[in-house]
Amino acid sequence: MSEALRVEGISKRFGGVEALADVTLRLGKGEVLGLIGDNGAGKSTLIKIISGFQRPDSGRILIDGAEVSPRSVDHARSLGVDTVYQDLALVNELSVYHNMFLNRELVRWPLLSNRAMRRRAAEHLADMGVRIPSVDVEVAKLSGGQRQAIAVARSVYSDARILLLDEPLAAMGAKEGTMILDLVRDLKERGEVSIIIIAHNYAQVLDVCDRVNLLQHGRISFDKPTSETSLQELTDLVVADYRRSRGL
Ligand SMILES: Nc1ncnc2c1ncn2[C@@H]1O[C@H](COP(=O)(O)OP(=O)(O)OP(=O)(O)O)[C@@H](O)[C@H]1O
Repeated sequence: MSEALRVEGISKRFGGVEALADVTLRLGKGEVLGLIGDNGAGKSTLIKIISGFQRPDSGRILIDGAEVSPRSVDHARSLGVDTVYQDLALVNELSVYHNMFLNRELVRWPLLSNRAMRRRAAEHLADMGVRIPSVDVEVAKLSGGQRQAIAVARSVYSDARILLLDEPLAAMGAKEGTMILDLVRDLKERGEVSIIIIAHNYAQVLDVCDRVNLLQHGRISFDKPTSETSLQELTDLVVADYRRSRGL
């Protein structure tokens, strides 16, 4: 499988804390990669570096085989990398369709009227199977799962080729979580986007991801196709590490 993204030998320190130590990770085209690990393992730091929010101390990032140095979130976005964080960066007081174009309309759609934005937003959400009452509704009135789905849909709409989802399923009910997982499955089937998902629910990771990487203390310690591992193996690895690091 050709590579959409490769990070090579990425290291990052925060004072005395070694958040990432020589991390190498690859993401195939159209692949969904689950990134798991204990609290503080370095998952968010890695995502922030790929998304241009933080700079690594050393290492390289390659997109489609070409080296890039994301300087900012906007720069990373222009390289086709978009990130959906837990806090989503949606504006609750605005309608769904306004949010769909937020921070993006000036770049891609300089001449779109409100009516055209509404229509395109509605078409795109329907096309992606995102079910909401109407694109005119304020985002504040939607459920957490619906908001998450809109944030993902917005990223895909903005031409993202690499999508980074930082704990998209955290604090979500079963129904809402299913909606996001369905959306990811749908994207996978289309094969247009490559996705990294940070998740704490290993059953969901095994369900939706092609491959899983485990980050432990700033290092990738495990990399397997999900078809070759199991809930038991992943749980055992994390529990063993927890015990080791606490001298149990
Ligand atoms: N801006 C920062 N300043 C100082 N230390 C930081 C900063 N960001 C992260 N760290 C530290 O780097 C390490 C990795 O943090 P990171 O947030 O990447 O972990 P994580 O795996 O995402 O954890 P969680 O699952 O709890 O979100 C932690 O020890 C954290 O305290």
